[in-house]
Amino acid sequence: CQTGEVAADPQLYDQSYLSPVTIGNSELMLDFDTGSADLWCFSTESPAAQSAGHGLYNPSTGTELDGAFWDITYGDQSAASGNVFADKVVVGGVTATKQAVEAATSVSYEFTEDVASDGLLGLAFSSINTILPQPQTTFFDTVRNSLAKAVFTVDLKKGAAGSYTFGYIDSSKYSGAITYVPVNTANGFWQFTADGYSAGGSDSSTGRGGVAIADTGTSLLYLPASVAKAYYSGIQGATFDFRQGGYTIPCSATPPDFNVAIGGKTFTVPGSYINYAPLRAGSSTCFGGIQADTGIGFSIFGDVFLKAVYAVFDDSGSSPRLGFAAQ
Ligand SMILES: O[C@H]1CN[C@@H](c2nc(-c3ccc(C(F)(F)F)cc3)no2)C1
Repeated sequence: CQTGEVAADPQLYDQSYLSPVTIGNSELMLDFDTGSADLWCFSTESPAAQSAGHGLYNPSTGTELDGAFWDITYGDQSAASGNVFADKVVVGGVTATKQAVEAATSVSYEFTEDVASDGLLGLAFSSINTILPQPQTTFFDTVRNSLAKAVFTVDLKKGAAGSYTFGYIDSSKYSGAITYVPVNTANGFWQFTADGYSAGGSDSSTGRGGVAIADTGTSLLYLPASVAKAYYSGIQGATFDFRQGGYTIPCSATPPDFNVAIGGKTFTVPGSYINYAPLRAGSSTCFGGIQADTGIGFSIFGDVFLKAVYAVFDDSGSSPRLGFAAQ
């Protein structure tokens, strides 16, 4: 029965979190993403112009999956593609002996420029794995039956190292009870329903809840436009800046705390988490950590929310469920 823990290291402004993963005989830093289901990495097959500065997977230790290829596009339209090898993957001591490792033969410039990241480790449901002609399992699905308990947990923090655990829940990492809600896997995401939102101490709701996904690979918290609008209406100097593509606030602002009701419990995102980052170094205007989910089709509970809670991704029962507890 395997269990393991690995650090989640924050990048600048907590834009993403990277964790060490051993693939074959390379240790790479991967972005764990509960919103996608491909484990891919820069490789010795990637063009040098695209992979400069990145750790590389050398497929010589693996066995090529003949005729298999992959091609993925993320929410921000960044993309990567390549071929596939079965190889040993170890995360925090948890070992998958024949994990589908997707070696990149092409990546978009956003990945090339993100030099700290050597690729992604998808933790959504394997139904949305992009490998053709035959989709393969995520790392979690590959090791699931060998884990002490078929769960992984997410403990991200603001500006500090957090952790992912596989196979167990660490009661020292949260306070109070864990509130569980059912997950709808139809779209391949850890999708749940939020009950409602409110700002500050007020119980005046900023709006009914709705369908949402828990997504460690998204930096911010994307909510119904009416909720985002109501939230920022309470901040002096807040504005929707079309050029920046979202709400901005003065970096000197102290935004109100933001409350989310899930499963009948209220979870609070400290207002400081919503003063996300200067538009560019030295700017006195900051980008808001809450943005409108217009056009996405559901809300996205990204890192701005997840770093305020302890989250349990539980596939140990008859149907998957998500658990949340205060950190
Ligand atoms: O697709 C959805 C699934 N989860 C979200 C996600 N987005 C990325 C991503 C990571 C790194 C980059 C880049 F380095 F800047 F290129 C871009 C996007 N990873 O997960 C959105």
